[in-house]
Amino acid sequence: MIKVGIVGATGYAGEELVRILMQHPQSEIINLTSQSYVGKSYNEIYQNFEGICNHKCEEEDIDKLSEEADVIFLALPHGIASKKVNPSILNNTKVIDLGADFRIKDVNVYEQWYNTEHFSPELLDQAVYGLCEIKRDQIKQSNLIANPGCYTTCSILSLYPLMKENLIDEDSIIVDAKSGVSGAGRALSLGIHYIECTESTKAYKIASHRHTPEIEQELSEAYQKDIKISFTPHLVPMNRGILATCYGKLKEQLSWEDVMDIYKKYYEKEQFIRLLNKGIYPETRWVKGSNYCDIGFSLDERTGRIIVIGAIDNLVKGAAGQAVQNMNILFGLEENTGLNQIPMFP
Ligand SMILES: NC(=O)C1=CN([C@@H]2O[C@H](COP(=O)(O)OP(=O)(O)OC[C@H]3O[C@@H](n4cnc5c(N)ncnc54)[C@H](OP(=O)(O)O)[C@@H]3O)[C@@H](O)[C@H]2O)C=CC1
Ligand SMILES: CC(=O)N[C@@H](CCC(=O)OP(=O)(O)O)C(=O)O
Repeated sequence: MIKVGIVGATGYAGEELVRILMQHPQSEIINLTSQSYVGKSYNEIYQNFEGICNHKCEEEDIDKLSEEADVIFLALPHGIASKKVNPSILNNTKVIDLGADFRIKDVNVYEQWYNTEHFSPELLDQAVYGLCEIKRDQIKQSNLIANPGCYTTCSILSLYPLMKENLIDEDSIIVDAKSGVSGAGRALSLGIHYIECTESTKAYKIASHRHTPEIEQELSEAYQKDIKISFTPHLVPMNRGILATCYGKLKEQLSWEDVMDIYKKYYEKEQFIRLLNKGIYPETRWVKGSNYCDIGFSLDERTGRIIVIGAIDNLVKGAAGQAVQNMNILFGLEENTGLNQIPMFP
């Protein structure tokens, strides 16, 4: 059994990790940490775990935990992991960070977009960006995984084949994305109070969202040239889900079937990516609770643009599910171990 510790287990991403790992046949949760709920049973915080998980939440001691756990998941607000992770922890165990601290390779870009100091820039080189379908060979070699963000997972997977094949004009990319409210986490904040966000949809952090440099970093690597994108996130009054609608101008005329062949080249064997048939487009409700990323596209002959749409569950493929997929890769398990949840509907 893989001994697992979860630091920040009481947030939404942490809860989803517990839900998935409790059903994972090869994992044993040995430690759940919290800041506000030390001493409380997990099922008292999240009653869905009544009779299933009564671990007591502990005060975090990551150095001690690293001596006992085979892998530690960090599900903390950004800016904390870079203070906690150090070479001695990484000598003892593997770390999968669900936050942003080790995703951006250029520390200046991180500090500028996150408006905070990075406390362990020397570890950035050894961290691997854990987008499983694209980086699995590097993930296998690493002991520090930067689990991608939710908007970014959906946007990068949707555009990656086109960028890799150099098919889009690099100045033309627009990602217009929507998120459910759980994307904002469990901590209280005015914008996510029921009355403030229900029955309304809004764009936010326009031309300034922190996932912009993360998407640019990974698409630039695929394209082998620095690109810039316009990225606009929206808050939608639903619990879970990301829908990313991505636009780009095609460099050459292609048929729908040509484009599908390109997507199949990269994703046909990927069990968590579902390429949808012509005329069928992703919806968040069809991936809810699962680790799937659904992708569909259309060609607009009038404008020469391709429009690719991706959908994921922000808490699963966008966070905990992908983190467990990374754990499976790190430990040489089948990638879908513990991750075969069928999307829940309604
Ligand atoms: N929500 C989502 O859809 C996604 C989230 N992520 C990332 O995952 C991470 C966690 O997000 P999420 O679960 O939504 O956030 P939450 O706010 O729901 O949870 C945060 C967790 O961190 C703990 N925590 C908060 N501050 C501190 C601190 N100063 N020291 C130690 N522990 C602390 C909280 O403990 P306590 O409850 O005891 O206060 C809680 O367990 C973030 O980096 C987020 O960006 C990534 C992709 C998607
Ligand atoms: C709806 C909502 O507020 N979403 C969050 C998503 C960020 C997130 O989850 O952070 P990661 O970088 O770790 O993915 C936001 O826009 O800040």
